[in-house]
Amino acid sequence: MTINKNSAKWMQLPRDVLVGHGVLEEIGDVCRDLKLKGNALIVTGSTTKNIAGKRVGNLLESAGCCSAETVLTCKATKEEVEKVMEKALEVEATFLLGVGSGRSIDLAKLASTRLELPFISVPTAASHDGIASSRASIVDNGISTSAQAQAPIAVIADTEIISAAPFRFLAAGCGDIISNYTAVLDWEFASRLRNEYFGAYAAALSRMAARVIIDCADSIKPEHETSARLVVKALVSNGVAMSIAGSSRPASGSEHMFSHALDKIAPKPALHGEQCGVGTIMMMYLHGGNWQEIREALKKIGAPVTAEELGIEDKYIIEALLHAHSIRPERYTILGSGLNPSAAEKVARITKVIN
Ligand SMILES: NC(=O)C1=CN([C@@H]2O[C@H](COP(=O)(O)OP(=O)(O)OC[C@H]3O[C@@H](n4cnc5c(N)ncnc54)[C@H](OP(=O)(O)O)[C@@H]3O)[C@@H](O)[C@H]2O)C=CC1
Ligand SMILES: O=C(CO)COP(=O)(O)O
Ligand SMILES: [Zn+2]
Repeated sequence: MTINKNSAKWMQLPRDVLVGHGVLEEIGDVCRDLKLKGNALIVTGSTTKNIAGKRVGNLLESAGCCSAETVLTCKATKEEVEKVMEKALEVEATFLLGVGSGRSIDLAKLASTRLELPFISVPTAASHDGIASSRASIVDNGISTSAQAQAPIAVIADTEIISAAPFRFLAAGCGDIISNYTAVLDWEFASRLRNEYFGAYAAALSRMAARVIIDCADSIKPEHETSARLVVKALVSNGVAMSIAGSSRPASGSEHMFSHALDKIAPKPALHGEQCGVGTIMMMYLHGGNWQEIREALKKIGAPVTAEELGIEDKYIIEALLHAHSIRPERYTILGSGLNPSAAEKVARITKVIN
């Protein structure tokens, strides 16, 4: 019988979280600590395989795992989850690792949940807050879903690797964290208008992470390992907030729906966190809040604040604004039953996302 962990009563958190320079080398110790033995399946991408995937395999084999097999991912879809599950069964995996991007981590997370196997998260970039969360964002039949999953049993975030990644990724991670502000405003809104459960503690934790990133915007710089450490900790904290809430509500609202809509509509979407950052500017305007502060902070960090900087044509921004409310109809936000075309254009122009 499946255990229902999909509620605010059941908070699943990672057990071992390692953040720091060279912590990847400690992966064998983590496995010993967690009594993980047998065959590992490394879920990774074609780029991140060379950045960390192969090294993880070698380290696991020298630490005494029977074997470490690899499966390559290319899309965060239901079909890819099934592909990872098949591979895990074929190699008789006893635990899985997601090594790389948000996509690889989500696929390993959901496949391991369904197979009831432990899972370790090894991010190679601080670009998203799925690093430590108990959620997986998966496209199922063309629909973006936020699936309940297990939290990783361990997170190994090597800041030597993360700070060497293109700075764009770290800036995107900041966008994903700053978006907490509008996500929590939407959550409060849904609580008032729809009597939805609102978790004050998860909301406060989420706001705090966004505040820290905005306050430190001047000091978040490329190749500074201290910047990577700060952002990774905020991303882990966001995962904890989602686990405490029992949903992605503290970290995903109307700005995320705008980003998910862009993923569907734009011919070449930007990074998740970049799109969420731009979405936050516009949704903060709709909430009547200080959207200029959000814009300034993203600009200081070096994250995109316009359609042009996202590399997305204005018309797709408008289209995504018009469709965003229908992405998760069950998730009530400031978008309500949708913007009309003139309101969509107005919000994008006033906030300087398009000109
Ligand atoms: N579960 C959750 O709670 C959350 C999930 N998400 C999801 O995570 C995804 C976004 O993650 P994100 O990582 O931004 O984007 P992607 O998963 O789309 O990965 C973007 C690219 O980054 C590459 N990459 C990763 N690390 C490095 C590096 N060090 N150097 C060079 N390239 C690198 C990846 O390579 P490769 O091809 O090798 O993978 C990939 O091509 C979305 O699917 C989003 O929905 C986001 C937030 C929360
Ligand atoms: O991206 C997330 C939080 O940053 C959560 O994802 P969903 O929008 O899929 O719930
Ligand atoms: Zn996000």
